[in-house]
Parts: sequence; C-alpha cells; structure tokens
Amino acid sequence: MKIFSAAQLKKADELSIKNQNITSTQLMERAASHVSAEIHKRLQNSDIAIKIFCGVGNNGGDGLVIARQLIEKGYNVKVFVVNYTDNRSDDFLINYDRLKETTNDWPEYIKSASDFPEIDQNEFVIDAIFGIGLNRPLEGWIAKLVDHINYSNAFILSIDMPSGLFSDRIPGEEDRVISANFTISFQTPKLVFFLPQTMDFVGDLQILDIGLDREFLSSEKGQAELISKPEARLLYQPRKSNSHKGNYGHTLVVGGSYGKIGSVLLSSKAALRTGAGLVSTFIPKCGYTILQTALPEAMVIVDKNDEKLTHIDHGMDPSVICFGMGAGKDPETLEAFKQLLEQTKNPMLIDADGLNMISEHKELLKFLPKQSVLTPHPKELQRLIGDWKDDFDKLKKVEEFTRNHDVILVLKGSHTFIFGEGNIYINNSGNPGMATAGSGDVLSGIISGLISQQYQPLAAAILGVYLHGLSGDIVAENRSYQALISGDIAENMGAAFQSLFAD
Ligand SMILES: NC(=O)C1=CN([C@@H]2O[C@H](COP(=O)(O)OP(=O)(O)OC[C@H]3O[C@@H](n4cnc5c(N)ncnc54)[C@H](O)[C@@H]3O)[C@@H](O)[C@H]2O)[C@@H](O)CC1
Ligand SMILES: [K+]
Repeated sequence: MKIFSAAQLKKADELSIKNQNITSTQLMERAASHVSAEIHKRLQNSDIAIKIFCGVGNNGGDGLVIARQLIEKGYNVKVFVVNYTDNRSDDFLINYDRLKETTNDWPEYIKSASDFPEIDQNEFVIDAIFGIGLNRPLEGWIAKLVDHINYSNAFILSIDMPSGLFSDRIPGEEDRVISANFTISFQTPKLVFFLPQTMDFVGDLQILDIGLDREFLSSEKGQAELISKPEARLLYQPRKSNSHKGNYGHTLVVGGSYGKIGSVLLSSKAALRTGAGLVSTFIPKCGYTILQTALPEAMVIVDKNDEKLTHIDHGMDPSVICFGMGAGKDPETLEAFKQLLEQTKNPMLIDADGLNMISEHKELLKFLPKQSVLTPHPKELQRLIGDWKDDFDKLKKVEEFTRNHDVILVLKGSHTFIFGEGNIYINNSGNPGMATAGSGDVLSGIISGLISQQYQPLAAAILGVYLHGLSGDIVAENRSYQALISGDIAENMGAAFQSLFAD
C-alpha cells in the first residue's frame, strides 16, 4: 500500500470529487460513514458515553458526521466543538446544521480551558480536532485540551491522524499531540505512523478505503510503500517442478568467533529454511563440531585460526556471501574482510561486525560489491552514516547513502525500513517478541537465502524482512512474545511461506 503526503491526499480528494462527479460533502459523508460503521461493529450498541471533540475544519466535519450517524443508531453521544478559530470549513457548517436537525442535545463550545468537560476513564473519546490540515504546533488552551484528553485515561480513537501530529515533520519536545489508543485513517497510512519518534501516538491502526480516485492512487509515486501480505506475495518466485539444488544457489555464511558460533548457525539454518540449495559456512576452527552437529545440512570450512577469522580462503563460487555475524573486529579479521570484499563481485549481505568494521574504516565502502544488502540496527546505522536531526532527516541521509554507494539498506526496527533504488519500503509484519538475541542473524540468513535463489537483492530484502516478521508472528501466536527465541523464527519459515498464500 502506498503512503502519500498530505498534499498528495488533498489532490486525490479533489480528483475524486471531479471524476466521480460528487461534492466534497458527499465524499466526507462517505468517509465518515465507513468510520461510524466500524465503530458500530466494535461497540455493538454498547451504552458507553461517547465524547466527540470536533475541530472546525474538515477533520471536525468528519467528527460531526460520525456523531450524527452514531446518534441515529442510538448511541450516547456528546459533541464538543473545539473553537480554535471563527472560520469554519463549508463541510463543517453543512454537517453542523445536519447534526442540529438530528438531536436536541446541541454541541457545546470549547473556547477556553474553563469549558473543558470532565472525561471519565470509562468513556470513549473520539478525536476529530485536526487531521492532515495541521500546519503549526498547538498552542494555549488547545494544547491544554490535548493534555486534558490524554490524562483522562479514556479510550481515544483518532480520526485520520492523532490531533497535533504533523504529517511531514516531527513534533518538538514541548508540542502536544493526542496519544491515541486507536487511529482510523483514510485511504492510505501516513509516513509518521511508522517512524520511531511518532509511531507511539497512533496506537492500533486501521486504514479505511474511502474510494478515492483509483487512477491517481495507482499512478502516483508514493513517499514510501507499506509491505503487507499482498505486496509480499507479489515478490514470491515459485519453484519449478523440474529443478535441482543447483537452481537455488549456494549461500556462504562467513562469521563467528570463540563464543559466538551460534550466530553463524542461526543465519545458516535460516538460509536453508528459506530455500537456499546449498549452504556452506566459513568459521574459526572452534566452531567445527558445533556446526556439523547442530546443522548437518550445512558444509563447514574452517579458518586456520581457532578463535577468529584471519584468512577467508573459501575456494568456492557462492551465489551470495553473508558476512559479519559474531565475527568480531580483530585487526586480522579486518584484513581478511578487506580481502574478501576485494575478491567478491556478487552482491553480499553484510551485518553486525561487518558493518562495524566498515563504519570504523570507511575506505572499505569502495570495495562493497554493487547492490549489496546492509542490515544495520539504529546504532549500527549511526556508526555508519553519522548523526541525524530527526527521523525525517534520517530517511534523507539513508537515501543519500544508498544512492552514493549503490547498496540496499535494511534499517531494523519495530517497523523495518528498506531503502533501495530510490524507494522506501516499510515492513508491516513482526512483533515485540522479536526483539531477542539472534533475531538479526536469522534475518541475514533469510535474505541471503533468497538472493541465492536469484531474487534481486532489493526484492530479497523486502520479502525476507516480511517473511521474518511473519514467521515471528506465527511463533508469538503459539508461544507468546516472551518465550519467542530467534531459532524459532528460522524453524517456522515453512509456516510463514504457507501463510503467505493461506487466504
Ligand atoms: N482524502 C481526504 O483528504 C479527505 C479528508 N477528509 C478530512 O479532512 C481533513 C483535512 O481537513 P482540513 O484540510 O480542513 O484540515 P484540518 O481539519 O486538519 O485542520 C483545519 C484547519 O485548522 C487550521 N490549523 C492548522 N493547524 C492549526 C493549529 N495548530 N491551531 C489552530 N488552527 C490550526 C488550518 O487552517 C487547517 O486548515 C482530513 O484529515 C480528513 O479528516 C475527509 O473528510 C474525507 C476525505
Ligand atoms: K484527529
């Protein structure tokens, strides 16, 4: 699903009105009807007290339509107009009149802090104060109203965006933003819903298709693309029945040091479970018995050194090399890594200490094979590209980095971002249980396993990240977030592949 800016959404809005020959009031009615139907489905005629806070623009207009429709269904609704200006949007005014025709309990006006209603924690608050039209931080009593709502502990549903959240910048530390439990957003998600600095304001997220212009939505380039099952499924390459292991490539996993052989084991197992035809490992001698015993499907070649990598003479022609897990940063390992980079022409996957060595020796960047996949977590990224001002600045800097070095970058996080070929992809699978040791090693193995099966590196990164999260979701469902360990993610890749096509 594409993610559009506020300006693009406004354009989609206008085009829909024109091409579908409807009025903006009709579009608002359609959008808000989807929301009230959703609320009705979940509340099931409950008699919970609903307080709807409406701004005086179109987000407030949505709130008025939702209020009218819920009142018509018999819900206990009280409407408050957050009167931040005397200028009302046309659709606000039309729906204000319609609401007054529906109920004798007219909206109350909030013009200062003395007008704030009490909000009980057992009530249900709908936040329709500001949407994508927000253009400056909230001030004065409006900022205080946001605190008042947030501190009530009532359940908060935000319409389109949590009020106070900008669609194109990070709020300042003093800025007030509604902390929603749930956000229902129109047509496409907004980029800020997925950025680490702003995602917590959003709560659970639901996107409602309000029928905006299809042609525009499909032809317009988005700011980013959200990867859920339908998008991931499109990347999948079926296996031919007439094939042999040679068709699925050879992944060479290089890494490990004394005490850290498990990382190589996890990556190798994940590559095999993802479908790599052959997996070999190159590790220090101390890991030989461990690997041969724990993973008999993998071949093992050992370094001359017992405890660390010093000379990576693999003597093979692998489809992809997955480097860095548990490798450490010993000077001899650094030298061996440098030689490996110089010798390798195929795209590589570089993780963990591979990334750290590059960060400390930036001259290595020029030896990176084109289209290699780098998989940093935020700290590793910071070492690699330096500091950033905020999450928007980070996106810009990573895009520049991937362009300058012709690489794919997978920025791991609760929503993992994948950067490549001028685009940003945001992963929508996975769960907090996956914040566990070795989870990244498994991801490296999965992506390498896909590259070895001739997926393009970018496609391998996007699909690999999605499958990794999906497998983690399947494990968490059976085992809980707490009990999930990274080996489970590798073990459950089969269920993840099956789930990709389950519905
Ligand atoms: N596809 C779409 O774009 C649709 C949009 N609709 C709704 O319309 C909303 C956008 O409506 P508007 O453009 O009227 O904007 P908003 O309702 O978000 O904001 C209203 C106005 O408030 C003023 N304002 C901004 N920041 C302020 C601040 N800090 N303090 C005081 N005043 C401030 C601005 O003049 C702004 O235009 C969407 O979020 C959505 O809820 C829906 O009705 C249907 C379809
Ligand atoms: K809102």
